[in-house]
Amino acid sequence: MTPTRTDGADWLYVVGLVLLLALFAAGMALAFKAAQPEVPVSIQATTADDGTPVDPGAGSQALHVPVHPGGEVMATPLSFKLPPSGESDARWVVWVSRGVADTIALEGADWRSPTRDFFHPAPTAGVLASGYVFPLPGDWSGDVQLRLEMRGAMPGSVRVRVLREGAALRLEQRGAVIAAFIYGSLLMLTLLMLALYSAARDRIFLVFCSANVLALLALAAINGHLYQVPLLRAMAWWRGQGLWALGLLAAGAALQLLSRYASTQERHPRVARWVDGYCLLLGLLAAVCLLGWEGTLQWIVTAGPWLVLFTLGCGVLLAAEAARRRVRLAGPIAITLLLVAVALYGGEIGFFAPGTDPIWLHYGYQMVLVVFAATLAVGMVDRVGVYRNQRDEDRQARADSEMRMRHETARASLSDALQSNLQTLGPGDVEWTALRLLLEHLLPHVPVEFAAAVAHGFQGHDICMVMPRSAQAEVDSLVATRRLQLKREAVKRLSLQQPVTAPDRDGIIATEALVPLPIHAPGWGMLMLRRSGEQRFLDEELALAEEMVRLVMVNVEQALSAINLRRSAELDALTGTFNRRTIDQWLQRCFTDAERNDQAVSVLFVDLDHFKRINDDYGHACGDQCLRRVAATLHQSLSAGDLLGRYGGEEFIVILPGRGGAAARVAGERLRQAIQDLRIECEGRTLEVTVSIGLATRLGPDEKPASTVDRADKALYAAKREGRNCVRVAPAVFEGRTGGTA
Ligand SMILES: Nc1nc2c(ncn2[C@@H]2O[C@H](COP(=O)(O)OP(=O)(O)OP(=O)(O)O)[C@@H](O)[C@H]2O)c(=O)[nH]1
Repeated sequence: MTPTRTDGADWLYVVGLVLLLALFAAGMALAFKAAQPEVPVSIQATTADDGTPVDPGAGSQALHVPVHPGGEVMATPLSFKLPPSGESDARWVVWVSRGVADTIALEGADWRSPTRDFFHPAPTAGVLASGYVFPLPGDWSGDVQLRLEMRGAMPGSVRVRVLREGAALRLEQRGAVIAAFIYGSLLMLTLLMLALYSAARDRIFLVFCSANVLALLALAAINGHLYQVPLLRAMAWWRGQGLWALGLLAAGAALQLLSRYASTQERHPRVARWVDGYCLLLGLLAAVCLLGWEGTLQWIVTAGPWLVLFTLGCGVLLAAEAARRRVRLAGPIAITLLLVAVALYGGEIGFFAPGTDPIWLHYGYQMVLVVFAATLAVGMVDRVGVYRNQRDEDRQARADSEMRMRHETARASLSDALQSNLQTLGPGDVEWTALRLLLEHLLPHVPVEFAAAVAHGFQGHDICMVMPRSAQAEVDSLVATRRLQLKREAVKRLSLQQPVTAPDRDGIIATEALVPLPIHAPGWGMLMLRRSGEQRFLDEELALAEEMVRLVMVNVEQALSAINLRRSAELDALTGTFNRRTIDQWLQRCFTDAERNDQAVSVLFVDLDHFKRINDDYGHACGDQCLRRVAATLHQSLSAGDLLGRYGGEEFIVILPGRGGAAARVAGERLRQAIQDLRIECEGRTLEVTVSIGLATRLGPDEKPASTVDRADKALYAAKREGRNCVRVAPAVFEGRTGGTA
């Protein structure tokens, strides 16, 4: 994962880092100020026994004694002058900085100090000691000649001071404070990284932990403190090689960490592979050191410093490259790493003044290393912000996709509901049902206080559908007062949402969304959604509402055109009554129902009298007009549930379900009378027409519709024959076409 800059919090990190550094600087200043050693006695450097020139170094206050590995004891003469006794009661001590030596001791003419071993510190060495303290006999004064005998484990240098016992103690205390600060800081950072790992599960935090632990062990070993810790003191077995092994492992882990921090894998895969290989090499070298072979030490003490320097250089380059890409805090990390190198090797190349405090020289680079680790840790903490952002984005994306899925399901379910419900409905019911389904399917996904689908002239209907029903009165008054505004918005065909205020209350009381219903002008319609408070409708919610509205409109159109199609197939084009095919179907259905319910059913044949004459006298257009008006009049004269169809030409058929006998005859008479009363205006003239009606009632379960129709037809024939403009009822059995009538 590539850490990216999170805007807006830069200053926070800078302030945090400055505070950290200020705290660090203040602590150091206090530590150094509190323990200014007393003015030490001058040391006259002489030449070492093996002829190696001794660095007079410390300007007569400290002595730089090189330590060479090789197994032989190296003796360095020291001479200094103690003031006459009595000036102070405190004893004089020789303080030698804690260089890595197998043995170290002081020897005078008739005096020898106890021998100290770096890897096996004496119980009296003190906690977190930073030097070997050799108390001198109390009665010594004047010129003192001593030999510092050391058997080196590693190359390097020790610094020698002669000072009062109290001053040496303070020097030790200061060293202990600084060492505790270094170990404490590294430990704390390790715990912090463990916590971050358990929170973010990014392995980079584990790498930081390992690098920190290895650095902690390596520094504790370099300072000699590791060999005071139970169990860990077993490391003394490896002596100098163990120390190098820890150092190389820590350097490798730190480089690996920097490589990951700088996202080298993503940016420069080849460099990342090279770093991995180099870190592996450092690990192998560490393993070789731990094998404890003779000669390894000689090799590693020569190559080791260069390897560490090279590793530091690589780290600086990686951090600098990351800084170029503006990875957070990569710049300060590169600088602190550079400072580590300067502090580590500065003493060797004479970078620091000879009189520099030995404690600072010893612990300086370690403190800078802690600052480096802390800076890196702050940079790492920033990664948590990146994770959080990413997690939030993931969560948001998941929520969005879940919402999209829910909306898609709602849309599909509305589509299914519309398709299955609207198909069976007649005109009038379609629009109403569609709007009800719209609200029922929308509201579970768009929480509102109330919703209203207001439609005017929607396929000829005015509808105001409100959910919940309890809000009907409120919506009615709202629509009444805002009719014009709603209509204006509906015409724009654009959804909008707006805050709702009330004259008697402060602030916004609700939020209202208006989604126009695309109804053909002059009709208009609006879906009105209102939720209390200031919570706005989400774009997704409005999109769902728009999509559902569109779906409803499309389905209503389809349902209505399907109805029209169905009707045109069912109805007679001229009169709008059922055509013959449909009326035959109805006839069959009515007979089945009559059979099931044991009810009567009657069939009436209605035929216009002398219609040919109308055609001939007034023309076919008037004839058609007559047929239309007669059909309409018959329709009006029928009761609910009665069926009217055009059987052909000027002949209509009427089915009266549930009626027979006298009731049917009355109905037939009513029809006849209605037509007789009818006046038809056609081309400025008024026409009068009459009809003859033949009536037959189903005789029983055995009679088929065709038989009843046949009997009705014969009854009609009888009516015609008997003078027209009358109703004739068919008897049970006709004797031919000229059979009797009732
Ligand atoms: N204008 C018009 N005339 C039609 C239509 N269908 C049939 N007709 C006419 O209706 C007339 C039926 O004539 P007829 O069968 O002789 O019956 P009628 O003249 O009504 O005499 P009666 O039934 O015996 O009283 C014919 O002239 C047809 O052309 C139609 O759809 N429109």
